[in-house]
Amino acid sequence: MCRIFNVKIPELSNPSVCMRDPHRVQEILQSMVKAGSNTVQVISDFDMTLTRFAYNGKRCPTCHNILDNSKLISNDCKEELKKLLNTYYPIEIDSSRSIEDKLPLMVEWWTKAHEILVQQEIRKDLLAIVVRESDAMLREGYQLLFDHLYEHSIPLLIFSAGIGDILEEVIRQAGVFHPNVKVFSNYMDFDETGVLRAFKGELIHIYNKREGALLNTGHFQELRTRPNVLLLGDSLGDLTMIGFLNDKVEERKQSYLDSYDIVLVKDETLEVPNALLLYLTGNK
Ligand SMILES: Nc1ccn([C@@H]2O[C@H](COP(=O)(O)O)[C@@H](O)[C@H]2O)c(=O)n1
Repeated sequence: MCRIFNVKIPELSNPSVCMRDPHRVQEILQSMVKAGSNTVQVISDFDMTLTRFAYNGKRCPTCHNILDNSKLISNDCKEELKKLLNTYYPIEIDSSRSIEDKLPLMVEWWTKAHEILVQQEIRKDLLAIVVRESDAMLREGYQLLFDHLYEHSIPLLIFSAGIGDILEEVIRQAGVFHPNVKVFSNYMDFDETGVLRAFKGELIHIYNKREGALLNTGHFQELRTRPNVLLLGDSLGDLTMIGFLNDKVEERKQSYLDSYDIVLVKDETLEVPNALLLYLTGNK
């Protein structure tokens, strides 16, 4: 095993850590340290990456699920949303189907779900309450991740195919929505009385985050001086640095190893990303 892992970042020897090419990971990390933490930015997915996949054997909710399961949704619509989840989530995580095959089905899922949510005339002022009453949980170690990035002026870009208004509320209630955090996601469009009427802009689903990034080129100009990206994701649409492999582990492990530099299998914590961050900022 590479020296850097044993001595500087012992967390990389955790049983949850899998790497196709540890030497390459070592080289990347060393070159990032050499370039300095002022060249680094973190880009992360949200649901099941910054939030937990499960707690005490029970699945934790995504941004969509927080709303789907809330008192803001009628029982009939809850049933419909559940049927959609049971139909499309198995497709999302099916490693035997190609991205090209899955993409139109994912668009169909998001579109149908958003149509149902809009029918519910959800009130903006109730979002904070449903987030507070939900089982949403950020991964263990989130405080260190968010605070350390803020203290070192490292930008954190969250790219999420979830719902931006809910996502922001989760991190606001956790006390970590610092000014260095920027969110790209699906945002709700409320009318002047604060009732949901539509979703704003282009739909963001799990396979078009790259296009979302390109649409925000203005913001990305600022980040051109930070070419070293620590990227955290949980799907093959979130490529390519550290991937959390949460579900259908054995079936999907090889494709994750082929695509991500580091794969964390059934690891509900941010221990490894935090260890890398401390190493990159010279705190280790
Ligand atoms: N109606 C829906 C649509 C999607 N999801 C899940 O949300 C996740 C997307 O959010 P990221 O922050 O991971 O980009 C995705 O993995 C879907 O499983 C949902 O729960 N309901």
